[in-house]
Amino acid sequence: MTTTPACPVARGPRGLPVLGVAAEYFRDPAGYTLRLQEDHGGMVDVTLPKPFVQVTEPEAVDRVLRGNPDNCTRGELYKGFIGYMGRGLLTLDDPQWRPHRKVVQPAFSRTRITADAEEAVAATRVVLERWATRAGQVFDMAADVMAISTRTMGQALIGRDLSVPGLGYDRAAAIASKVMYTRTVFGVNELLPGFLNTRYQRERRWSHRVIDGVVHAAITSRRRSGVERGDALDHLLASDLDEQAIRDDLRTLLLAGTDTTGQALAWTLYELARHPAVRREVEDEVDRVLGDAAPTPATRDELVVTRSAVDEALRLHPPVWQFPRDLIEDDVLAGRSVPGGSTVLLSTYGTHRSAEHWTDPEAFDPSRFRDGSTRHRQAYFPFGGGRRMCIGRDLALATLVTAVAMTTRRFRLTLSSRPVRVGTYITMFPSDGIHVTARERR
Ligand code: HEM
Repeated sequence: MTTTPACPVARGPRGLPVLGVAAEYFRDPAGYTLRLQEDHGGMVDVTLPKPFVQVTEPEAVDRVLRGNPDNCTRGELYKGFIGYMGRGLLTLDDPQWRPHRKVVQPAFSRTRITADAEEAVAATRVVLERWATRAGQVFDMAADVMAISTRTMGQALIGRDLSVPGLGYDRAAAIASKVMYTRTVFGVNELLPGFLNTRYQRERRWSHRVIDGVVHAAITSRRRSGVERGDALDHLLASDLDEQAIRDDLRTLLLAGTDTTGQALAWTLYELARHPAVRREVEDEVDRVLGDAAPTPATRDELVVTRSAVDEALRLHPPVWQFPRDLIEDDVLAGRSVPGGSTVLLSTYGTHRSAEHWTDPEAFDPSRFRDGSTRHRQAYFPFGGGRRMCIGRDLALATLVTAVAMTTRRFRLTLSSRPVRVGTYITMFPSDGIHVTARERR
């Protein structure tokens, strides 16, 4: 048998000495990702000035996540997360990671998610009641729907409503995403002396205080009350993990779960507002399947059009738009040789918009998730893959389908003329919000 020898990764633009392509990249990271893919293909090296290999080739993604995960570590870039998330579920490597996953996994069982989705129903109702008082007004719906995620995840994970006014959790989580991203990819704010950088440092300290305060209060009051809810907090408190590890996992779960799900919800409603024909299909489905009732596990399963709209929004706007690994030994990914020690950045955003793997990739067309079309299994990976697959996937999807169905049943959103811009930190978010008017359907 003959094998084709592996060739090296395509060489991307070198940019300037020391800075590499940083100036161009940071003007529009998402756009730059697509341009690199278009010009150099699914595996290209980039100097930012940290060198990494941008991967948007499904075969290579598959090799990293499923084929040879033992050859990967979370790597250098994930170290930028440790300030907020500590050494927990997201940042640890195997074998230290495994016991953490085992401890919290039962908090994501189907039974638990059924109960947690009731929180999503309650959280969505609060937001919809607020919208009912805003007839004719333009408002930022992305900020509002973030509260649906925050409240649902807070209740699901630690039994607390984190959307309460005055707590500032959403803002603290958004700052955390910015700080982690800055540390991860560039580190420039960390290198500047504090006096040049006071606003950033002040925000960073404040957000740490809010998030640590939430976790500390949750642990203390649960221990004092002795009430068991079967949530992640209970499982962690009952485990052998030490106090620091418990806090790290709670901060990780909260930060990994709230922002991501809130952004996904905002992007789905945005796409439905832009595509009236799809929105009408979702309306017809929710009217038929739900009537006036709240979604249940059984009816959620029937909401296939709604679910496909969520899937398609996650394709076009994957909240975790890229994530890294470092290779330990040399490996061959999709026919390209990658030296040990390299950082690979798996780009969900680039892969999901690759013309090689998707027909009409820029179009919002949820039917592609229902028509049985085949594609490479890693052409779509908004929740990652392999053993490090997102632990909150089913909870996020139940929350999203619930909130999208309830919102679409009651309101038609019309986008205002304010442009929607894409911001990219750890998550991909509408940086100036999404301004709409909401009209009741009946
Ligand atoms: C739409 C919402 C979400 C998206 C798009 C998303 C995306 C992802 C992705 C891509 C990964 C893999 C990262 C990697 O392999 O390096 C991941 C991991 C993770 N996610 Fe999510 N996530 C979402 C919601 C949630 C929720 C609701 C929670 C918790 C309540 C959560 C908790 C985690 C944790 C703890 C990990 C690390 C798992 C491990 O390594 O064992 N995520 N997520």
